[in-house]
Amino acid sequence: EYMKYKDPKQPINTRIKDLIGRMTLAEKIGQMTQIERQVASADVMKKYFIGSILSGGGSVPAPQASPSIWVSMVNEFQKGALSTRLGIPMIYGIDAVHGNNNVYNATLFPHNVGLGATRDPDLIKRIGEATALEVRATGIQYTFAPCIAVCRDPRWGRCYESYSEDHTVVQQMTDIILGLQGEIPVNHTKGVPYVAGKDKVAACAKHFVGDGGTHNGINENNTIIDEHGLLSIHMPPYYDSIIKGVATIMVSYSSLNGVKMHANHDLGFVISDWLGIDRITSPPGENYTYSVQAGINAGIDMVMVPYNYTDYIDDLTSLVHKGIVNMNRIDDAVRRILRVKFTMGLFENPLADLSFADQLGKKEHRELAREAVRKSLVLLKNGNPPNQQFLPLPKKARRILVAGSHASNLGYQCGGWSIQWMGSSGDITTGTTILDAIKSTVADSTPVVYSENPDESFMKHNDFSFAIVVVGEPPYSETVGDSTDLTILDPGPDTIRTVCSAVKCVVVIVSGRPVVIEPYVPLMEALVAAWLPGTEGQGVADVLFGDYGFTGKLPRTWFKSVDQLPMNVGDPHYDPLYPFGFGLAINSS
Ligand SMILES: OC[C@@H]1[C@@H](O)[C@H](O)[C@@H](O)c2nc(-c3ccccc3)cn21
Repeated sequence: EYMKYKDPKQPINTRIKDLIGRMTLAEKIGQMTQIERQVASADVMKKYFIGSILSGGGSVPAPQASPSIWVSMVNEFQKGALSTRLGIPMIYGIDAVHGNNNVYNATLFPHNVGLGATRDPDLIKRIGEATALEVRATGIQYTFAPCIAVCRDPRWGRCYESYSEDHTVVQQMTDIILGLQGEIPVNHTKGVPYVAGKDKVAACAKHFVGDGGTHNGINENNTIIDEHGLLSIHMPPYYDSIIKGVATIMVSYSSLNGVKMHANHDLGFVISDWLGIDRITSPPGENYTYSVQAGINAGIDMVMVPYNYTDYIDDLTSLVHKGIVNMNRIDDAVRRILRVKFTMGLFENPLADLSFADQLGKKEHRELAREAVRKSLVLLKNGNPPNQQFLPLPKKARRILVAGSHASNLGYQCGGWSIQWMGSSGDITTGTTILDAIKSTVADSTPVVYSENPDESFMKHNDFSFAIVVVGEPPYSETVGDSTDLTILDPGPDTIRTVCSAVKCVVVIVSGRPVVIEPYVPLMEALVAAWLPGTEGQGVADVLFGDYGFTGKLPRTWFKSVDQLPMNVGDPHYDPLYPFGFGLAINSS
């Protein structure tokens, strides 16, 4: 039987109207429900008309699962959704926030703070394109990215997910949306969601609004700010995202002047964060029915439940029956969700295949990531008086020492949201460590010695031309990353002192944000901020040894002491170690 909503030749509004007119309340509420893959199955999809599934951080079908295992899993769930009365396809979301980072062998790009240092929106767009392909390689059609937080205090555990403390840099970087979702056709209405097709994914601007402005950078805390501050600092990237057709917006856990954003009225479809509505109450979940009522009535369209979906469905159903949640609100939410699904062609292509499998971690993407690493490096010091330049380093030397906790640790250079939710140490996936990059860059005749944390006798009994010391922060995510002291991981400071007092050294900092470095600067010849470069460490060696120049500019103020925080460019009392926008240049040799 012909049904208008199944006809791709029909205008989207006609398809939405026809479909929503056929839907029962249960089918509508199902669309507003997103569950975690661990509680999903084809049967659950069919029985509850579930509209969306997600992988939470680190949630994979199997360790080191191949694209075909991912595709089979996603398709299994999709078949469940398609077997419902109306056959509305589900959409699968994942945090592909620096490449498809939960997936083994994916290209992991530099985290957003490093991309902010590049000041290169075109590069970021290309990263979006590559990321879309690597997400589609796993059969997934939706990513919870970009995070467009404007981090105003580096003590925030998610500051590395923010492109910059300056909203204009963040606004520039929303071009990643055009890469992820596709360029907007000239005839497309601005502000309406747009996703080009099978090689693109729906994106998600997050976390609305003011997530980067919480008190003392405390995660999920309260952003105390006047209207002008909100609209001039935290809101502008949302305008750019919406104009660029972003398909969804995720609400922040944080509060705005005391009001929980998940319960705050006034936007593609709006999705909650994980247990986001539960946290409307203190303690979380204390009154779930109220959480559902407040969240949905505040304009959340889809709830990332993610586990107790029957409670959510039952509560919302009874709230509608009692007239506490109006059916108009339900229809508004479902229309927004259906618009994204129709726009992106999900009804025409609901099932994935392996045609993108070879995109995962492919050479061209790794080369793109390597380019991004090169452009993200910021040179903060180069040589001591009388001002001879220390960098670029010579590829031919008598003997080179590489030291430091972060020199030979792929997990450390990738940071959080890498294979595991909070990242982890060691060989977490395929990639190139900074040590391996150095070894493959120097002349064959030049010996490279690696010692993670050499002692004084080692330094005394060995003769090196110079040393490269790579230190910084361990991986972290969200609240676990909140810090009040912002020190580098021990024994980093000792390694700097021991090595750099014995031989000329360049220190490379691998961190998600500015860290305490001021006391050690006099000890070193040169200082490089590398942020969280991801899998392609070769980009670091490319620039250290002069194959490419230093072009990166600080996307954040580098403080002298944490006692100064919060301190951002434009503040009246601005006394940084290195100011926002700072970066020494070296032309490539
Ligand atoms: O991974 C899905 C979303 C992600 O997109 C958001 O940016 C992030 O705030 C987030 N935190 C959790 C999460 C928090 C606590 C426990 C378990 C999971 C889940 N998520």
